[in-house]
Amino acid sequence: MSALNSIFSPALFKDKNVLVTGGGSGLGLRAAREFAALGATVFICGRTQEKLDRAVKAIHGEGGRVESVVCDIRDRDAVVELMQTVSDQAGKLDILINNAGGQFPAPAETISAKGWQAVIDTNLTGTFNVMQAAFNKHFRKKGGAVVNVIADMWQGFPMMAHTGAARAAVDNLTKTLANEWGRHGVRVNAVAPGIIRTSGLETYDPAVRPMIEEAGKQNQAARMGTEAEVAAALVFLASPAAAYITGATLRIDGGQSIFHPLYPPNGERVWPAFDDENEKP
Ligand SMILES: CCC/C=C/C(=O)SCCNC(=O)CCNC(=O)[C@H](O)C(C)(C)COP(=O)([O-])OP(=O)([O-])OC[C@H]1O[C@@H](n2cnc3c(N)ncnc32)[C@H](O)[C@@H]1OP(=O)([O-])[O-]
Ligand SMILES: NC(=O)C1=CN([C@@H]2O[C@H](COP(=O)(O)OP(=O)(O)OC[C@H]3O[C@@H](n4cnc5c(N)ncnc54)[C@H](OP(=O)(O)O)[C@@H]3O)[C@@H](O)[C@H]2O)C=CC1
Repeated sequence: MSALNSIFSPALFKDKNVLVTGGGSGLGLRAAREFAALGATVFICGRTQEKLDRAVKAIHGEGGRVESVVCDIRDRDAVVELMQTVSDQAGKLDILINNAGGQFPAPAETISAKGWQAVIDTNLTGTFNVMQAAFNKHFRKKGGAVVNVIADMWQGFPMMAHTGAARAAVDNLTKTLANEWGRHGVRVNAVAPGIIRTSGLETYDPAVRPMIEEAGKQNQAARMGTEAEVAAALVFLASPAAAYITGATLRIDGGQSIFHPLYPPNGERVWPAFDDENEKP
């Protein structure tokens, strides 16, 4: 199980059960592969059976243990059933990666009521549904770790008003539940990816993709992030190495969210020019 060249110990999640929502594709699939490679039994869920089937095949092909469950996280009853399935098949849940989500780019004034609701229901209510059901069924008695996947919305989220609002809400929810559930041994953290090259980006209208490609370079690394870079952060926050971290949101964005006009990401400083020799300490 070294196909992923992980820096983590190969048995890090031995005897642990992990649920990755939206684990059938993109970041979720990469995280599911990573946890499986590190010894966990992984459950993945999503709305599309075929996507899940392909993911299961891939993880089995790498020697991992994985089960899939079709579930729309917006459906509270289905989410409660999902937790029951995990209980029936594995007895307990140790780690929840709340990754399922998405949106469509649109100027705020054009977002329909249905479109707004769909994005809020998915990214805010759906994420809450899964956390609440996981806590009530599994984490309340034995503790656990939750990592929510949000987004870089620290400077607002132009063209994504719905998801920006929902993700900011989940950032806050992360802190609230870290407080409420800490005494039950539950840690709740989040990661905020910048622009990551995933299959999810390919679902966007081809007309907006060049803008996303360009925006993806506007950070100190001058490139989009990778699925592996986000998965590594998810693994870290879920692991005992992060035992003293809760209520935190880790930004994985090459510095995109700390943009400063004096040092723009393209390297052309507004600050009076110093040559590199003079800048050396
Ligand atoms: C910068 C990049 C950073 C982030 C990157 C990523 O996250 S990559 C990850 C990216 N991965 C993903 O985002 C994947 C997951 N995303 C999704 O599944 C959908 O975007 C969803 C979240 C809206 C869920 O929708 P659903 O299952 O309920 O499906 P539905 O199709 O029935 O839509 C409901 C309503 O929404 C509206 N509407 C929808 N599309 C558009 C549009 N293009 N235009 C305008 N409006 C749109 C419309 O009103 C529609 O109702 P209508 O008028 O048709 O009766
Ligand atoms: N790629 C990027 O640049 C960034 C991504 N993100 C977020 O990271 C997460 C993963 O995205 P990414 O891998 O890029 O894209 P994907 O579209 O590949 O992943 C989204 C996953 O969520 C599942 N999903 C969507 N809605 C639901 C639902 N209602 N119930 C259950 N599952 C659902 C999808 O499966 P199915 O359609 O079968 O249900 C899919 O597997 C998302 O929350 C995304 O918004 C955040 C910041 C940047």
